[in-house]
Amino acid sequence: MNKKVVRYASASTVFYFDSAINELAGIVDKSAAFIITDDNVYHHHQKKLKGWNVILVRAGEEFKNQQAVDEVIVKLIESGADRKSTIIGLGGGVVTDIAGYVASVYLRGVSFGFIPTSILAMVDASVGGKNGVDVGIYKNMVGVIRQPKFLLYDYTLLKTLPQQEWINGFAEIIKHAAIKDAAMFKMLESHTVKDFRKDKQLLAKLIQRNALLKARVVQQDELEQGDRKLLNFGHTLGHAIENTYKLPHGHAISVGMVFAAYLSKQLLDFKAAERLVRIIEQYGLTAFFNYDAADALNKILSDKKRVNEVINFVLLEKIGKALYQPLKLEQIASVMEAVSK
Ligand SMILES: O=C(O)C(=O)C[C@@H](O)[C@H](O)[C@H](O)COP(=O)(O)O
Repeated sequence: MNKKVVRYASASTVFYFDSAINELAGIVDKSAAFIITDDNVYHHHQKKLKGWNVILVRAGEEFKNQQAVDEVIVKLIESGADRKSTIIGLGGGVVTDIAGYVASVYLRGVSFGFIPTSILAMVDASVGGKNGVDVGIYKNMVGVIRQPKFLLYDYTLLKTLPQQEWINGFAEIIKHAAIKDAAMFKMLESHTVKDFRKDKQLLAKLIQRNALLKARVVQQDELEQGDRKLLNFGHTLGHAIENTYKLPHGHAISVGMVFAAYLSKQLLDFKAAERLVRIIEQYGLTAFFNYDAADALNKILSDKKRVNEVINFVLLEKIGKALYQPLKLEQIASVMEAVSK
């Protein structure tokens, strides 16, 4: 086990990298712990959960909603969970979002930790404390920023992760590289998903590098007043099309990143839009998607980054260096017409 403690402004998180789920009993009191997981994860890892209190949620983004939260809360009440209980989210981003949110509001907040089981959750969703749910097709409209006490990384859990989910998770890794880490971008260009599936050490290093990259950004700006906004690269358009077209999150934000890259080309003379397209396609992600531009623009108006008629849009100056710029809807619209075709 490789332990790192990250101190944020509000609280600390202990990262247990290179760990294993059977080390959980040494971290939390089993009798006071409630593991929230979904049907799929439970089906694959049921044996490892023997003797633990388990609460199941339905798998899939369409179930990341208030109803799921209420159902979990009812089960916690029925099971006698109290303020000394610890909630553990075992799963991908949907599960960790629900579990972290439930833990933040149940009895006005109990402690929680995550055991992420997908690449996306390991490098992004479980890190940084954003936990919440969707409202209809609108992503993450309700939520909190509250840090987990711990994150436990067990890479053997990835053995059952479908190839599509591996691909999905690489979108957030490419995003991190594009906004903050040019050297990682270059390294990724010389690999494919297959290389990371085959080489456990390469994968472990990549996951730790990404989780800590994100954690460092959040350390500087936990409440998203500045640099944390950069982590939203690709998400403005991504969120606007994800649920409407039932796109996997990674594909939706890849389309969003490519769009943001062309916008950056026009506004900041960004030179590497085609390089971003290439790497996205190399990792099996979607660079271009034929969406309804007028509808997407309309949805962008409901984005959390909107202030009056202006959207704080994340753009690239160069690979490894992002900035955010307030843009009017008309500026976004003209590039969108061209790129959505
Ligand atoms: O943690 C953050 O901050 C991020 O923006 C990371 C994103 O990849 C993540 O999907 C996040 O949940 C999106 O944030 P939102 O505030 O736009 O919902």
